[in-house]
Amino acid sequence: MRKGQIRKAISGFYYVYVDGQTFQTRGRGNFRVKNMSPLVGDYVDFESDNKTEGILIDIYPRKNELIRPTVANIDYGIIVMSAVEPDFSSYLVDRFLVYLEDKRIKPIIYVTKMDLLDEKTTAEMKAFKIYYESIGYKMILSDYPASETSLNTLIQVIGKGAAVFMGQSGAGKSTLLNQLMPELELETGEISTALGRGRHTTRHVELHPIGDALIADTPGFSTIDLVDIEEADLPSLFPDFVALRDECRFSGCMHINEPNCRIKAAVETGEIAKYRYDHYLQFYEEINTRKPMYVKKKK
Ligand SMILES: Nc1nc2c(ncn2[C@@H]2O[C@H](COP(=O)(O)OP(=O)(O)OP(=O)(O)O)[C@@H](O)[C@H]2O)c(=O)[nH]1
Ligand SMILES: [Zn+2]
Repeated sequence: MRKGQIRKAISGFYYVYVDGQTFQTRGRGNFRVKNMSPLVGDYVDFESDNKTEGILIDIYPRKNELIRPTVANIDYGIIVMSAVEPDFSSYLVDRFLVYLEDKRIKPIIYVTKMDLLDEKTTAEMKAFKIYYESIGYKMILSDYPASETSLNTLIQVIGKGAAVFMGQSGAGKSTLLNQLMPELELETGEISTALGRGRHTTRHVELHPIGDALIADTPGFSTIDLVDIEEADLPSLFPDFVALRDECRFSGCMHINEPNCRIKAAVETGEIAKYRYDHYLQFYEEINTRKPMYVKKKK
């Protein structure tokens, strides 16, 4: 028996990587019985009596699981956000951050289209970077086309982790992935318009090694749902709130109506960015009003 990682899945075959070798494997019948379906990213046990093929025996518990793209055990979520076209939105950034924090995926913010900014808007982006980095998030303001420096910084932050790119349509995800993996030839906005054909929508996700990092070649979610997030967990998904929450009068303070709330005081003084707090209130409202429509998940 050997242990490896599924890095690609195509029509019932799972390609398991171990020590520089890839085995084409199939699931055993008992997978269905046990209600397990293997995902790209899964660590698995498999049996093999040769150097190229094998049979999956078991799947190790997952750290996390994403739906779009369908992949497991992701360490980093690269939030690709354009500075303009579409305009930079701290609301969307915070939405992705909260979503990733809840899934225990470390976010990295990667800003594209900086080349289209003037001095004033460049300064605004730098202010966002200072704030986000002060609360522990790496934020890369990329040049265009992305230089070795920008790309290397990104790969270095990912380290030995596995990463998925995400962000709204037109943010530059495919452009960035193509720069990291030129062999991919993902269609970008420009090319698909020029050729007048539609986009690929049914790509198979694959984890590609780049340096020490593993990168999912299919970008994910242009929009995200916060529906899995428990209301009581929301304050813990804002690291800037977490840093000060012990100074709130009440433990378990939701930082909304409670008296002597350190977070509200910090928003007043500017210690916590007002937009972060406003987004917090919006997410809180959204989670609250949607909850009754869904059966609560047992964790
Ligand atoms: N000027 C400039 N243009 C960029 C930059 N990054 C991407 N673009 C352009 O922005 C457009 C959209 O980029 P894509 O890479 O297709 O964006 P995407 O996020 O993959 O978009 P979807 O496939 O719709 O999700 C393309 O025309 C790119 O050439 C950048 O940093 N600067
Ligand atoms: Zn509070």
